[in-house]
Amino acid sequence: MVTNEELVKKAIEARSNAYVPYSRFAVGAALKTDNGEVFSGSNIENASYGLTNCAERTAVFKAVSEGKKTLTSIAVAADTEEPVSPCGACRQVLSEFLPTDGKVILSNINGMVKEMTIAELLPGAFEAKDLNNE
Ligand SMILES: O=c1ccn([C@H]2C[C@H](O)[C@@H](CO)O2)c(=O)[nH]1
Ligand SMILES: [Zn+2]
Repeated sequence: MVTNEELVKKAIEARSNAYVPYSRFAVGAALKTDNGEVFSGSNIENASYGLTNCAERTAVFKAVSEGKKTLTSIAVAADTEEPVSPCGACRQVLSEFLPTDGKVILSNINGMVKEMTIAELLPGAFEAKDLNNE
């Protein structure tokens, strides 16, 4: 079983692979799937700034593209004074693959940790059931 502490450690480690020549702000993420596997990711920037992929979405897309569609928790880490908080785009993507009580562990490289659920981070998320073709 991977603990929250281990997930935070892996998120911090993942920062070393961040591609951040523009912001110099390295972010790492590490998630756990329902079968206990761990996937990590870092942010990947682009000269066309808006094409940047956040660390959280990198980790999610790695897991889902390997067939692991149900996630249980994700840790995110950066060099911030307070635990780093996922952007709105990542919250929506996380809500697709985490159950409503799925854990998001906000953290920083100094070891501060704040655990929240995805429902707390994104109340009223847009869902598949909101589509009128279901
Ligand atoms: O939770 C966050 C917040 C920001 N970023 C990235 C996007 C960009 O590369 C840099 C600055 O916004 O940090 C993430 O990866 N995750
Ligand atoms: Zn994001």
